[in-house]
Amino acid sequence: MKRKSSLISHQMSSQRKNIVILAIISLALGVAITSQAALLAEAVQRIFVEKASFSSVVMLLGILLAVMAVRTLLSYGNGKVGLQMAASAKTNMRAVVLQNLTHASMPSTLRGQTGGKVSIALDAVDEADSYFSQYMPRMMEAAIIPILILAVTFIQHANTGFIMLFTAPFIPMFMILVGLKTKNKSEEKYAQLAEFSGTFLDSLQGLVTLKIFGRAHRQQQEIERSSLGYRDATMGILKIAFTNTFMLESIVMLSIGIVALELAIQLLVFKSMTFHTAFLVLLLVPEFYSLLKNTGTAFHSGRTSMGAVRKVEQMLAETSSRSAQTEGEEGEYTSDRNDRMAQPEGSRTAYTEVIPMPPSIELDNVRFRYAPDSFELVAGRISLGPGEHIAIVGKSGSGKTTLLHLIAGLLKPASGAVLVNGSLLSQYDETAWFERVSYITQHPYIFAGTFAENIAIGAGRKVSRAEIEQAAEEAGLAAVAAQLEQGFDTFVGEGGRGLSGGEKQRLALARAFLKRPAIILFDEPTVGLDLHTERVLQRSIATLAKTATMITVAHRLYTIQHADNILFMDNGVLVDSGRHDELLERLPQYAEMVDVQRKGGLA
Ligand SMILES: Nc1ncnc2c1ncn2[C@@H]1O[C@H](COP(=O)(O)OP(=O)(O)OP(=O)(O)O)[C@@H](O)[C@H]1O
Repeated sequence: MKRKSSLISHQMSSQRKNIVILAIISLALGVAITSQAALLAEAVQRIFVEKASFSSVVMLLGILLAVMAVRTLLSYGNGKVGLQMAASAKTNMRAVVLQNLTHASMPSTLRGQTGGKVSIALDAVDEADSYFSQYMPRMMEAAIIPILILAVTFIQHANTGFIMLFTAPFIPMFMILVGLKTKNKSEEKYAQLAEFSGTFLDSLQGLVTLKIFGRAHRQQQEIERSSLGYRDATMGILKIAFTNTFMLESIVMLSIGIVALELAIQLLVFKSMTFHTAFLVLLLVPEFYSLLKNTGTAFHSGRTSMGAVRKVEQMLAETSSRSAQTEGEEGEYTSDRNDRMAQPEGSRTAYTEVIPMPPSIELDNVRFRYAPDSFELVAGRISLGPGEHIAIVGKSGSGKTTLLHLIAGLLKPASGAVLVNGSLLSQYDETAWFERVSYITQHPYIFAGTFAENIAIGAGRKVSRAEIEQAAEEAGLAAVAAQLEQGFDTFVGEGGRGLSGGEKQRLALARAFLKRPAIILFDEPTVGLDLHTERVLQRSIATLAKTATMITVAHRLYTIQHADNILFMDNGVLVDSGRHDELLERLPQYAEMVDVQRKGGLA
C-alpha cells in the first residue's frame, strides 16, 4: 500500500505484540506446509512406487496427520489473532472518533450532516475490520511462507524455482493496478454512503414537515436517488473485485500449468528427475500461488478498508483543522492589546483560573461571513461591562443571532477579536468557557428521558432531586411538573410527552438555575406567550441575571427599556449602541421600531 493511513499506522504501532505473534505463526505455518508436502510425497513414493507394506508407512502417515492438524491449528490461530487485532483497532478508532466529535470546537460541531457523521463513526470504522482481520494476516503469510516454499523448490529443482520467480511478480503487479482503482472507488463509496445516511436522517427528522407540504413523495425519490448512487458505487467495487479474482485465477492456473508441463518433460522425456522430487514440487507450487492469490483478495479488502479509514481521517482532520484555522485567524489579530494578550505556549487554560466572573466583553472590529459572498456582519468596537444587561435589537435577518453567537464563541470571527476580561476568547479553554455560559434558545433541545433528567443536564454534576425541584420552582416549572401524569418522572423528548414552546424555554431556564452561569445568552421568544408565562419567564431571567452578564436578542422592545446597553443592528452592521432613551433620541430607526411596536400594541 502506497502511504499507510496515519490512523492505521497508529493502530499498528499499538498492536506490535500481535504483529510479532502473526509473524511467528506464519513462520510455523510455512514450516508445516513444506513438511506436509515432503511427508505426503514420501508416503506416496513409498506406497505407490516402492510398494512398501502398510506397517512400514504407518508411522509416516501418523506424522503426516499430526502435521496437517498443526497446520489447521496455526491457520485458525492466524485468523484469531487477526480478529483480535480488528476488534481492538475498531474500538480504539471509534473512541478516537467519539473523542474528536465531543471535543471538537463548537463551530465545527455545528457543521456537517448528522447522518453523515453517524455513518462514518459506525460503518466506515466497521469497514476497517478487514484490514486487520484479513489483509494483515495474509500479508504476513505472503511475506514469509512463499520464501520458504521457494527455497525448498530451488533446492529440489531449480528450473521450477525460476519459473515461479518469473511468474510470481505478475500477481502483486496486477494487485497494485487493481488496488489503485479500488481505492478511489472505495472513497467514492463512502462519500455516497455518507450522503445517503445524511439524506435519510434529514428526511426522517423532517417527515412531518414534508407530509404537511406534500413533499414526502419527492423526498422519497431523493432517498432513492442517493441510495442508487450508493448501490452503483458498491457495484463498481464488486465489479473490480470479480475481475480481480478472475484475472488472478487465470495467472495462477497458467503458472501452475507451465510448471507442471516442465516437470512432466523433465520426468518423462529427459528422465532427469525422480518421481519423489517431481511430486514434492508439484505439491508445493499450488501452495505458493494459492498464498499469493489469497494475498490478492486480501489486498482488495485492505484497499476498501483504507478508503473507509481515509474518510474517517478526513472527518477527524476537518474537525481539527477547522478549530486550528479559526484559532489561527484570530491569532492574526493585531492591535495595541497584542502585547498584553501574548501568551506562552500551553497557557490556554491558565486564563480560566484567574478569570473574574461575571466578565467584561469587548468586540474589536469583528467581521464575520458564513460563506464567501454571503451575509457579512460588521461590528465595530463594543464594550460590555461585567454584570451588565445588554440587548441586541434590529429587523429580522439583521444579524442579531449571528452577533450573539460570535460573542458566545459559537462562531469565530474572520477578523477582529472578541475579548473576555481583556483576553482573546479563543485563548480560553472551550470547555471551561462553556461551563460559565447558559444559552437559553427559543428551541432548547429536549433529550429523550424524564423531565427531571432533562433539568439535571444543566448542572454538569450529580444533583439531588431537591435541587432539581428547586431549580424548576425558580424557573416557574413546578406547576407544569405537578400537572404531568408522573410529575418529574414523566418521560419527555423523542418518543415521550411533548412540551409547549413556553415550557421548553422554562426548562432551559431551570437548567440555567442549576448551572448558575456567569454569562447568560437569551434568545427572546418571537412567538407571543400568554401574559402569565411571559411574566414568569421575565421574572426568572431577572433573578438569574443578578449575578451574570446577560445578552438578550430582543424582539419586544418593552422588555429591554432598562438594559444597560442596546446594540442596534441593521443589515449586518452594528449601527449604534446606547441606553433606551439615548437611542430614542439620536437613532430614528430605533425610534421608528419602538413606535411601530407601540402602535401594534406590543409596547
Ligand atoms: N448558517 C448560516 N449560513 C449562512 N447564512 C446564514 C446562516 N445563519 C444565518 N444566516 C444568514 O445571516 C443573516 C443574519 O441571520 P441572523 O439569524 O443573525 O439574523 P437575526 O437578526 O437573528 O434574524 P431573526 O430576528 O429573524 O432571528 C441572515 O441573512 C441569514 O439568512
